[in-house]
Amino acid sequence: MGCICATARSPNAAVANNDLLDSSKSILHLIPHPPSSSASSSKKEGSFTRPTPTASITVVANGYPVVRRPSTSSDRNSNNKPVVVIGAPTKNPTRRLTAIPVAQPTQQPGSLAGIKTEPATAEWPSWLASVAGEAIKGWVPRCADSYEKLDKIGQGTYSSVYKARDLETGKIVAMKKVRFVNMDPESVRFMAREILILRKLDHPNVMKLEGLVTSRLSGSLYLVFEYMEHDLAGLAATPGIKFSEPQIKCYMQQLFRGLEHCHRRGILHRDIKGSNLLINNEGVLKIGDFGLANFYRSDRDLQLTSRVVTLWYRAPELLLGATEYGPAIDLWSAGCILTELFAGKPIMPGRTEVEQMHKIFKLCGSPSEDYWRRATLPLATSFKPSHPYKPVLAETFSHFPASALTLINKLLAIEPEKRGSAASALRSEFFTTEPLPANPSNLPRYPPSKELDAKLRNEEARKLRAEDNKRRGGETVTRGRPKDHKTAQTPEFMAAGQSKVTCISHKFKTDEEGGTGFRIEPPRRGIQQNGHGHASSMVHPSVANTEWNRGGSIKRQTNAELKSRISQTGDLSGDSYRRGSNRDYSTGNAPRKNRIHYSGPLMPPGGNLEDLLKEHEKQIQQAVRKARVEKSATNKNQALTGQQQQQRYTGRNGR
Ligand SMILES: Nc1ncnc2c1ncn2[C@@H]1O[C@H](COP(=O)(O)OP(=O)(O)OP(=O)(O)O)[C@@H](O)[C@H]1O
Repeated sequence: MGCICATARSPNAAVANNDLLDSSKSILHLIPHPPSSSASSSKKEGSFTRPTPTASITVVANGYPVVRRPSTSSDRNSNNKPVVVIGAPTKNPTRRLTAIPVAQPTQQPGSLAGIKTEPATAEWPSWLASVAGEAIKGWVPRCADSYEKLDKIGQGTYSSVYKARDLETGKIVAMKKVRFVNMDPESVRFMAREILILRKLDHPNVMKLEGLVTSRLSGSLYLVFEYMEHDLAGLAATPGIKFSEPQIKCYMQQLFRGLEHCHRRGILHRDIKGSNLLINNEGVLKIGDFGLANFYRSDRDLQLTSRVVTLWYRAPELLLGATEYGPAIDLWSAGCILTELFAGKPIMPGRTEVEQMHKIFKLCGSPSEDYWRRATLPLATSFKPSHPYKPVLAETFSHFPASALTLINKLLAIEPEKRGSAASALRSEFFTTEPLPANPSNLPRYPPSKELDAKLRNEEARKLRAEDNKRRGGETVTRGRPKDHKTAQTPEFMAAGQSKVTCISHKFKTDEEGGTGFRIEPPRRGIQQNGHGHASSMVHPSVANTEWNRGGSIKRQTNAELKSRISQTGDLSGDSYRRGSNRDYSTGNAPRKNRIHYSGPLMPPGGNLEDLLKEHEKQIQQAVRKARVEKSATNKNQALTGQQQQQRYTGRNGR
């Protein structure tokens, strides 16, 4: 955290009391000086006397002198230890002493909460200012405050999210930590886009960026948001929580209001899904995670990447390779969520892009002949089924309220121009007929529930099941979904539930590698195996195996795909892949060769969807068999004693 809390332990040392500080990487010097002093009046660098309650402290961290407000008795962390805050230098003497929250958005660049500030870039670390100047313009980093990290509440592909307390105000916030490896400019640029977009948005149903904190020491950037107790995926996956119709309407209304605002401001979210819809204890829903969002212009041909949106929520035109698209892609995702909220589980949990496309056609019908004729989408010919599919949404969800079904039919229109807009969705009968949407403040209160909680819960259950199986000498493959999930008995759901497939990843050979098709690699050790066959090295070990949470792992693969593709193909003109460098930001590790996998496009030249699906299923089965063989070989290997292993690897045992 740019504001790093350090506890003064001895006269000459400051030791981190907060694990946001990587104390091993920096030498900190604390310089006491009287409250009225300027930096020049401080004592010799390196000498430190425990501050008196009225002394202010200058901290020099890696050469940056940092001043904070006078120390008071409140400068104590939860262990009642005195807290010293380290951050970037400030030029405004007033701020030095008062620790005004400095990363608030300003009405005009250069002004801050009514106080004129100097141009901000000088306050930012150069790695950020040089690449993300536009994104941080008019802001200064929050550096004279401190935050006490309380809990980890979210784990994304590129970030960890923490619940923290602002020690200045006592306010609880969420801090999204993004770590840049070697300050890689490409990844900083992607983060800058997220910040720029967040700053353009201002709506009660869109997460507001409250501040930025940089860490010169660890190279991390923290995005500070209002703390939200729940996300929709976490709530929906909590056993015993069942949403009422007015509650679903209430959430959906807020989602469309937020989307309408984004689209009106020319921003596509491109990753609408349950875990990105945050809900607070007052029942307010806010759209979060703009990491994949981008600007669009309806009046201009802008080439965007089609490889966005978590697979289960990805619109058909994206699967067909569209590079010119608009708000309709977010409406599709919203349609998936609306249906999911009524059905009690995701409606199209595809394992690969091909399978996703097939699920869409089977449920929503395939496009009309006219659409195929007009379509100039790159994969249109490959994906065109040999016979048309009729939509079966009405039959499948016949038990849904009629007004919900009408809206679902519109949002899940296979042809994007038929989906309407967020504004038209808000005008639909769904929101105007009884029962009316609930008032957010009247919604039930729940204990905090996040996607991460659900993941951990499910991981625990999976471990128990695995142990149980082991005791009984059975296999450890995760299968099916928890029995307590209510399910709509569609063929899709049945098929998904029966899936025995473990972790499969498809590595599409690049042209450089001389491949045109795809091969399937067996699961690697340490990679989460879920019942839906997607996995990647980016998957956090706690990825869940419920239907509700599997989308997360798919997203992780999606992001890995993006990273992989940018390193192979470069960007599409004008568009950017998310934090597109080939690095593992979640761990901070440099990439391992062949670690990143992505699916699709999986169509062999001239293939047709049905043949491809058969072939696809065959290959998945083969991969599962191969994985099992490899796993049992690995297990045997692990059973070897150290000496046997030594012999084996040095070849002295003659094998
Ligand atoms: N303001 C917030 N308040 C509380 N929790 C939050 C907040 N923002 C994010 N989270 C939690 O952290 C999780 C991950 O956040 P976010 O989606 O922004 O990160 P990410 O790295 O983009 O994740 P992903 O790779 O899944 O897209 C969310 O699903 C949510 O549970």
